[in-house]
Amino acid sequence: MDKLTEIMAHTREQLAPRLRPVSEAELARFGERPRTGPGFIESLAKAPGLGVIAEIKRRSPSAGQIAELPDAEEQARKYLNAEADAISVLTDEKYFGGSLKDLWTVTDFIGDHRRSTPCLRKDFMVHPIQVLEAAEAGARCILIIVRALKDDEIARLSDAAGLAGLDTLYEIHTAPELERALRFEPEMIGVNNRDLARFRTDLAFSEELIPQIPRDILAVSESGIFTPEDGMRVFEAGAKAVLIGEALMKQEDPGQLVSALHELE
Ligand SMILES: O=C(O)c1ccccc1NCC(=O)[C@H](O)[C@H](O)COP(=O)(O)O
Repeated sequence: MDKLTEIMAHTREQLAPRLRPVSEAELARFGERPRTGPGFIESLAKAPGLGVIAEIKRRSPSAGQIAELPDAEEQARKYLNAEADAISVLTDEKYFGGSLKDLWTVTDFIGDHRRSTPCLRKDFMVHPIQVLEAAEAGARCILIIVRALKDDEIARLSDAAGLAGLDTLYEIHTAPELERALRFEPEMIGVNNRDLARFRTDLAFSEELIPQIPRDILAVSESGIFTPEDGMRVFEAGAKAVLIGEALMKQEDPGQLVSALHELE
């Protein structure tokens, strides 16, 4: 079994005890709520140069331990100081050391500091209950990993996100996945440079696929970005934003890399 299949099976198992039907009304309660600050896509679209989604990532299956982080607030503070355009919070516990509590901590911290940086609930979404949890915790976006889901599951998650007023990051890694994603009329597509089944990471995936994404869809390049030069490669391919975990987690001051990416032209 490859790693992504293993993670998806674990996610479904973990989810089983809290699975229940989620009504449209429950989701719409969040969609109808007035919100302060820009939405997730909006924040990336208005960023100078390359927008930055800064990820809170303690560990990963490919990198192992990345950072000791007793409290997600500490990293959220660094990312707000760095002027990141959005924050991604990994909420999977077993493989990434995150939790839904981290997401609550980060969104509360942002609100307490009168900031409006939007957050992504980064998890292996399979059921609308996870979308509801994301909205309750104050996220503005969810992730849909196209290769991990059947079409009807994607449609159900995407409808739930729409009702809850959340943006969706459709993640792809190959041309056939891009073709599938386009059927759901996405406003944002992320090309993951990491093959989640085998862990090979190569920015060439963004260079090949981002030019094939229609220009009216915001293109994000995800994974394996460590330097402004890496940013330049994907910017030249047409990316409007990058999603960075490991490189920013390992820096005392993530602001230097964020500024360099904002300055690209
Ligand atoms: O990062 C992994 O090892 C991984 C393994 C299996 C499924 C997902 C995985 N990562 C999720 C991500 O997409 C990355 O955390 C994100 O793009 C940031 O990547 P990086 O900047 O390389 O930390």
